Amino acid sequence: MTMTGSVPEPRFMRFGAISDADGNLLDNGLTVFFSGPTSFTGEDSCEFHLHGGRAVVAAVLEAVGAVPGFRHAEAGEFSRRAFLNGKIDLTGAEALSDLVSSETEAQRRFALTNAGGKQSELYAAWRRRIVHARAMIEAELDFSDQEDVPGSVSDQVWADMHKMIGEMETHIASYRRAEMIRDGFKVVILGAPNAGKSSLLNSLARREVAIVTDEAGTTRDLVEVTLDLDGMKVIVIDTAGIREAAGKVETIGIERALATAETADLVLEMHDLSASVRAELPMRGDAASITVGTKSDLMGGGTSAVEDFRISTKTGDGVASLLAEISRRAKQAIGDIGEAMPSRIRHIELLTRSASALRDAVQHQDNPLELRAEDLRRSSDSLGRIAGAVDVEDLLDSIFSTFCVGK
Ligand SMILES: Nc1nc2c(ncn2[C@@H]2O[C@H](COP(=O)(O)OP(=O)(O)OP(=O)(O)O)[C@@H](O)[C@H]2O)c(=O)[nH]1
Ligand SMILES: [K+]
Ligand SMILES: [Mg+2]
Repeated sequence: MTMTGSVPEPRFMRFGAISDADGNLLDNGLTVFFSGPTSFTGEDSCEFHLHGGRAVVAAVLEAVGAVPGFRHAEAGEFSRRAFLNGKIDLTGAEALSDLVSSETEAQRRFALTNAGGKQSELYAAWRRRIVHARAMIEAELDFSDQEDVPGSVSDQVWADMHKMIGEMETHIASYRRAEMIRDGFKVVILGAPNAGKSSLLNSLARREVAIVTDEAGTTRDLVEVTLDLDGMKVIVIDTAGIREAAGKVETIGIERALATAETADLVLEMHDLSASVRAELPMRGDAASITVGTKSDLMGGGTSAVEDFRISTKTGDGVASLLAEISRRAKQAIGDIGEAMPSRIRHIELLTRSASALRDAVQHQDNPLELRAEDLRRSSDSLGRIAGAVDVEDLLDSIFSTFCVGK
């Protein structure tokens, strides 16, 4: 600590000169020292709080770089060390990475739920139940030559494992909701040419993202906008107007429109209220949809009870209530953010493997108990791998390399 004269008292910020090895003053700043094992990584660590100028940071980095053994941290190295030193488990590390990259309120809350240990607590509780079940089954094995083993004990064990499979399936299915929080609730605007689709997209985005003209067939490609709607990431996609007779490029656009609508969380079916006939749309798939009557300003006082919503992007009429409905639907689809949900494909793979081994154990009633106990062991091992409690050495590089440097 020649740079600051001496090592400051742990966990107390100290103001003072920060110099290079030759005693040249680099900056006046704050230094804080964390001694292991009560630091984030579990090791001794030190932070400099400097004036943010690039030259200041560069000079201090150069001075630190001259210290033997010093090197830059790799991506995710602090989290990796924290994991290896038993300070956090893998799901906790992943959640921290998510927290750092969170952009919406929902993403922040979801990351914080998992960082707080909800996910690993759930898996630990499941593992305890399986371990208990195995212990009971193995006890039965040990005493199987005796007469007085209560059969009802093993019945209870298998009933509980059966129940757990259901809990796991529900949890695995909640990954869809985690994806929605991370990647966004997908809303697709669909309708006949000139229905006013691009006008709505621009109105929601509050800027001219898509070209609007009175020419039918203006939009050909998918035009995507990301909104932060009440703290949720919502992706709105404008599409080519659906019609039969169309040119080569437009036909491809229409094909894309219908395909993306199939994967939508919500489809907005747009109908021009000023048109003489209501165009029917060839909807495929079973995505949830609501119908929106457009150009209500051209309708006079007349009412059309057919559509769920009526809007005018010209006067702004009805746009806020449509937005409120989208928000309501997104919120409903995402559900309770405070609930533990899997956040990675890695979790899904291991959970699926665990549930499948558990199913083997429960369903193969004719198998010898030894085999069924072995299935239980496989099941709890897969769960253990999620938190990193069971050998994961080969996984670490791929997990931590996706983290940012400095985390
Ligand atoms: N009066 C009025 N005109 C509108 C409204 N919304 C859109 N228009 C007009 O309707 C025409 C078509 O609007 P667009 O937003 O380009 O329609 P679109 O559905 O994207 O059309 P395509 O991309 O060709 O399929 C334009 O001339 C718009 O100015 C509205 O609320 N009121
Ligand atoms: K148009
Ligand atoms: Mg358009």
